[in-house]
Amino acid sequence: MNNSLDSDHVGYLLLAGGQSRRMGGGDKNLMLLGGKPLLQHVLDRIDIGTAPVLLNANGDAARYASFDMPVRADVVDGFAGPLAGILTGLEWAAREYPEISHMISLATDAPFLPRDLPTRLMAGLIDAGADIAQAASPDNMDGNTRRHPVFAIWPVALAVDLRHALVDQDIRKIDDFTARYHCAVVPFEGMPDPFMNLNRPEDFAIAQDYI
Ligand SMILES: Nc1nc2c(ncn2[C@@H]2O[C@H](COP(=O)(O)OP(=O)(O)OP(=O)(O)O)[C@@H](O)[C@H]2O)c(=O)[nH]1
Repeated sequence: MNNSLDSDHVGYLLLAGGQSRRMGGGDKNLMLLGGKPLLQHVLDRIDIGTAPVLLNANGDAARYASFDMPVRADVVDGFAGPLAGILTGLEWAAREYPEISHMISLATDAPFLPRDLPTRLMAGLIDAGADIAQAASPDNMDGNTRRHPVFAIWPVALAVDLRHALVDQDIRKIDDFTARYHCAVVPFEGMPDPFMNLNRPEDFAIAQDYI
């Protein structure tokens, strides 16, 4: 539980470690939407400023050289899912930036992110006295709120528990891990859904209409 948090103690984790299977493989975050890589759309939406930032991606880091930021592959083998990326980011922050208490995770296939995502995640965390805060938005189909657990703020200190959950307990789903903690949900709205992520080639055509 936290009583205060300011942006000087927050870093960013860009999750690009997946296999993009529905896209047919490769790096979907380097695919162009409106002439710009998806990853750049995310960077243009979120004001990272001078905060520490890590790009979590597997394979040859050189393909991200033009983004000029540190790149780290998953610290556990076998494409264990987004939690492996989260662990990579938390352990990196603990080692490289001891002053950082929290990391904000962002998937890199969502080009319409709310610009106030970081400030509202921080506020949601503090207001609720929670361990973790996750973004949510209304489901297009039924209007119910849907959480987006890869867009979240995480305490760096959770790294120890997360490594245990991933390595010793075979936990793979984010929800199975976060259910153990007080997790606040921060609602966002927008058209298109600000968390619309591009998974299939046809999603690019849909997203094109909104840029
Ligand atoms: N580090 C890491 N990140 C992952 C892994 N699998 C998925 N992710 C990330 O988690 C977020 C959500 O991923 P998904 O949409 O489930 O997977 P994806 O690789 O993007 O796409 P699909 O393979 O088509 O499911 C994205 O930011 C992915 O990069 C993994 O094994 N390791």
